Amino acid sequence: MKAGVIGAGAWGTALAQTLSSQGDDVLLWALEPEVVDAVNRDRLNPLYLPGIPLGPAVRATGDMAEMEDRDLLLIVSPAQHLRAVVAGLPSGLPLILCSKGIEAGTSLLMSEVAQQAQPKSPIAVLSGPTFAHEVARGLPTAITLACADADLGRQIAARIARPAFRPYLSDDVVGAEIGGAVKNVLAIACGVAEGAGLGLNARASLISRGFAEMTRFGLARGARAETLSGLSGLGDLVLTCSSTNSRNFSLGKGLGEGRPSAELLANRRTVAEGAFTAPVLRDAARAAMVEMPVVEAVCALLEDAAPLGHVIDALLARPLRPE
Ligand SMILES: NC(=O)c1ccc[n+]([C@@H]2O[C@H](COP(=O)([O-])OP(=O)(O)OC[C@H]3O[C@@H](n4cnc5c(N)ncnc54)[C@H](O)[C@@H]3O)[C@@H](O)[C@H]2O)c1
Ligand SMILES: O=P(O)(O)OC[C@H](O)CO
Repeated sequence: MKAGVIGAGAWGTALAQTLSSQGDDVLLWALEPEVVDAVNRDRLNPLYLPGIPLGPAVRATGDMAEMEDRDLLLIVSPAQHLRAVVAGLPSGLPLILCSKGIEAGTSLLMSEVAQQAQPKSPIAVLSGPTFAHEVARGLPTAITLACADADLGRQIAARIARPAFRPYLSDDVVGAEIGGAVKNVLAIACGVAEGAGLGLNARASLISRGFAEMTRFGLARGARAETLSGLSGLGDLVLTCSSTNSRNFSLGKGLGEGRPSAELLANRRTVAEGAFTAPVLRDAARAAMVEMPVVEAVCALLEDAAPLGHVIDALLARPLRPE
C-alpha cells in the first residue's frame, strides 16, 4: 500500500504514523520545509505533534508531484485551505477528506469543495472523536468512514483499519461532515462555560441543546439522524466539549475568561476550526431558517459583538419551549 497524507499538522502526522504502523509506505506532504526535515532526519514533528516518535515507514516531502505514485490520499489541511491544496494534487486519485469545516464564501462542505477542485477523484470522509496525540500513541479509537460508493468505502476501510483504529462505514457523507464541522463551534461554547465558571450543568445543557442544533441543521442539509448521533456527530461532540486537549474548547475557555477573540486568534500556529466555521454556519442556518442560538452566541463572542454577560443572559432568556 502506498498512501499519501496531505498536511503534516497534528492530525496528518498522527494518521501517517497510524497507517505506517504495520510497515506500509506513507508519504507525508508538509507545507513547512522544517517539518519535512525534522520528519526525515529526526523521525519527529516537533512543530505540530511533539513527543511522538515516527516509524521508519513515514517519509516527508514538500513536493506535491511526488504524490503521483500513491494509490490513496488522505487530505488533512485546515478546511479553509482544502480547495487550494486539493487543486494542486495529481488528478483521479481517491481522496479521503479528514478536515472538519465549511468553506467561507461558498458554504460548501469539504466533499463539495473537493469535488469541484478534483472532479475525477472518488471521495470519502473520515471523521470522528480522534484527538491526534491519542491516535498517534496507538490508543483505541473508532471513527466514521463515509463514502457514497459502498464498495469503495469497504475497500478503504479495510486498508486504513488497524488493531486500535477502527473505522465504521456509512454512506452518509453529508451527515459525517456536518457533525465534524458543527461540533467545533459547540466546543467553543462549552469552553466559554468552563472559562466563565458556569458549571457542569451548563456544559451538559450546551452539549444537549447544541446537539439539537446540529441535528436541525444536518437534517435541513440532507444528513441522516443516525449519522448525527454516531461517532462523527455526537461522539465527536462529547469528546471535543470535554477537554482542554481540544483547541476549540481552549479557545472558548479563553473567551469565557474575558480575553478578546482577536488576541486569542492572533499568531496561532494550530487551527481552531470552529472560529472559521461559526460565521459560515450561522449564515447558512439563517438562510435555511434553522434556529441555532448557541451558534449565534458563539459568533457574537468571536465578533466581540456583545459582552459575555449579555450573551449568556440572552441565551437563558429565550422563550420557554418544548424540548
Ligand atoms: N488535531 C486533531 O486532533 C484533529 C483530529 C481530527 C481532525 N482534525 C482536523 O484536521 C485538520 C487539520 O488539523 P491539524 O490539527 O492537523 O492541524 P494543526 O493545527 O496541527 O496544524 C496546522 C496545519 O495547517 C497547515 N497550514 C497552515 N497554513 C496553510 C496553508 N496556507 N495551506 C495549507 N496548509 C496550511 C500547517 O502546515 C499545518 O499542517 C483540521 O480541519 C482539523 O479540524 C484534527
Ligand atoms: O482540537 P480540536 O478542537 O480541533 O479537536 C480535534 C478533533 O477534531 C477531535 O475529534
